[in-house]
Amino acid sequence: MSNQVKSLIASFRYAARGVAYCVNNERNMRIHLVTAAYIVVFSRFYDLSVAQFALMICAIALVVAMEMVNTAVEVLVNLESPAYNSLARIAKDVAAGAVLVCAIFALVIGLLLFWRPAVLLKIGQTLCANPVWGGLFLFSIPLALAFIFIGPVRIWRWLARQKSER
Ligand SMILES: Nc1ncnc2c1ncn2[C@@H]1O[C@H](COP(=O)(O)OP(=O)(O)OP(=O)(O)O)[C@@H](O)[C@H]1O
Repeated sequence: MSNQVKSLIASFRYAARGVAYCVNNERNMRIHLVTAAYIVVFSRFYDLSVAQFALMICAIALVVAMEMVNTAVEVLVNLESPAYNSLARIAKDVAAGAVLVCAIFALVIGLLLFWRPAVLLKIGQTLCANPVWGGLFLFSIPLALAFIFIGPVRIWRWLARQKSER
């Protein structure tokens, strides 16, 4: 394999490591991912055009990517200025503000696309009438909460400990 290909593959690996770091260490990132997963699943109940679906995916990607930039700023600030510093505070506040701005715009896009009372009612009726869908939805809630508040690494370690104690 040529050095060019090796370095390309390595750059994807480093980027994937960055994504994994954020998922493992940033609760807000996990909130964005869980919200995005529910939105993508429930978007199937809507008759979205390709453009609307693309807009939804762009809004999700923007929030997730901005959360990652915010994490990078936080890590850099902690590295450079672990003690209190007013410039460090501004850098962190501005980076967090960028996430907030994206999240507010994503929420507006979500409301424009999905605020259809008739469809929301149909989703509720489907979940109540169909035991498989309803059961899956109810089952997903504690899983989603555990993913958000405990995190995949601690869940994985806990599972591994249970296995080794058996
Ligand atoms: N070194 C620092 N100097 C000055 N202010 C800081 C410093 N570190 C943090 N702050 C202030 O505390 C706030 C929270 O910082 P922190 O690093 O805990 O970010 P966070 O938003 O809580 O991170 P996370 O997204 O991981 O929960 C910052 O937005 C900033 O106002």
